[in-house]
Amino acid sequence: MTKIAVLGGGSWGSALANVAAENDNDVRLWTRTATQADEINGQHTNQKYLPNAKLSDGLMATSNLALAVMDAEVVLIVVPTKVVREVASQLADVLNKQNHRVILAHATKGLEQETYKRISEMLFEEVPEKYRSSLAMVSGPSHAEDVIKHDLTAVSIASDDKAAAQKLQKIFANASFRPYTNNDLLGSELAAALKNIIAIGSGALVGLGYGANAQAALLTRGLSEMRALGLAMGAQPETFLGLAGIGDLIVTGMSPNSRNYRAGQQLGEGKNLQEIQDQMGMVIEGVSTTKAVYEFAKQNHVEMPITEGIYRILYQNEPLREVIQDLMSRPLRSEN
Ligand SMILES: NC(=O)c1ccc[n+]([C@@H]2O[C@H](COP(=O)([O-])OP(=O)(O)OC[C@H]3O[C@@H](n4cnc5c(N)ncnc54)[C@H](O)[C@@H]3O)[C@@H](O)[C@H]2O)c1
Ligand SMILES: O=P(O)(O)OC[C@H](O)CO
Repeated sequence: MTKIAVLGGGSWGSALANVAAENDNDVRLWTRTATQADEINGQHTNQKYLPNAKLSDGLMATSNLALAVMDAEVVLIVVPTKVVREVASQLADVLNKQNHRVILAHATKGLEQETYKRISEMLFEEVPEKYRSSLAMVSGPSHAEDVIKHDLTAVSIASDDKAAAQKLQKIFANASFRPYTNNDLLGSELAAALKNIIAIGSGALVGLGYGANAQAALLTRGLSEMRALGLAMGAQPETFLGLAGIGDLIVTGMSPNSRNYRAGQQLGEGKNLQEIQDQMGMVIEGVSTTKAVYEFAKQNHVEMPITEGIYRILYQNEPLREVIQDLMSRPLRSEN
């Protein structure tokens, strides 16, 4: 049994905390509000983020960060990218006061705006080394809505520290949830962020009425684009063929449980982006990641035509069919 604090009571933080609690770990879930913690402790539900799901009786929630983190061996951050720095900085204050060192993991899929930093780079900067023994990421094809129903799921746990990755593997492994370890944190973080851009495109194709040929073409060429950027930044090529790469691209680009796919589908059906974001009620990471990756690719002269197309749709209000036509009429080329 491991003592673990999960920071973030949204859909994924709650689902992961629930897996760990069902595995008889000592889990504290840090929520933003006391009302949410009371609901989880009293009713064993989190209706806003996981409607109709029954959470483990053993899962304890608190809105008190110091209490959540107290004596934890592992801290897992599962908040949207845009608040990672803020939450990590609050965590650093608490670890400092408690003079406490933890394995620091996250399950957040995005890149910081303006700096284009990965999540672990932000954690590295915000949480001094004396308070963290290692950094890890839980990634892979895993929608909270399926995990909470005990649908079969395999995830990846990436870390340079094999022992830390194996510790996380043990915390979460059970008959319906199977974690694999890997040692490519950089590649896993990039793949996790990039697949959301392609998933928006895949949903948009479905919303426009295109079929499986179109989706397969987009996902395959999207993977090629993800891999090219990843390799340029030092990722391992195999990561893009693993759970954090193609695995997550398949689920996010095909499943109606994906927020990114659903946002794309609604764009394809003619809805406006602001309206989609307002109504989703949960983070659609691919929207801001598209902007970060588009800018980063431009600055570094990396060709990313699909990302550029999604950027034109999201940020320049260009008609979807025009963008598709441009992609289909690019100069003919070899696949390799
Ligand atoms: N939902 C999934 O199935 C899933 C699966 C894998 C990875 N992820 C990733 O996990 C991350 C979180 O996604 P989610 O779906 O759980 O998001 P969500 O929108 O469901 O929940 C976000 C949570 O963060 C909390 N939060 C927001 N601002 C905060 C702040 N300043 N301080 C403390 N808490 C704050 C909210 O209260 C909420 O509980 C994202 O990067 C997402 O890509 C999600
Ligand atoms: O619902 P999405 O689109 O944020 O995707 C969630 C996960 O990343 C799927 O693995």
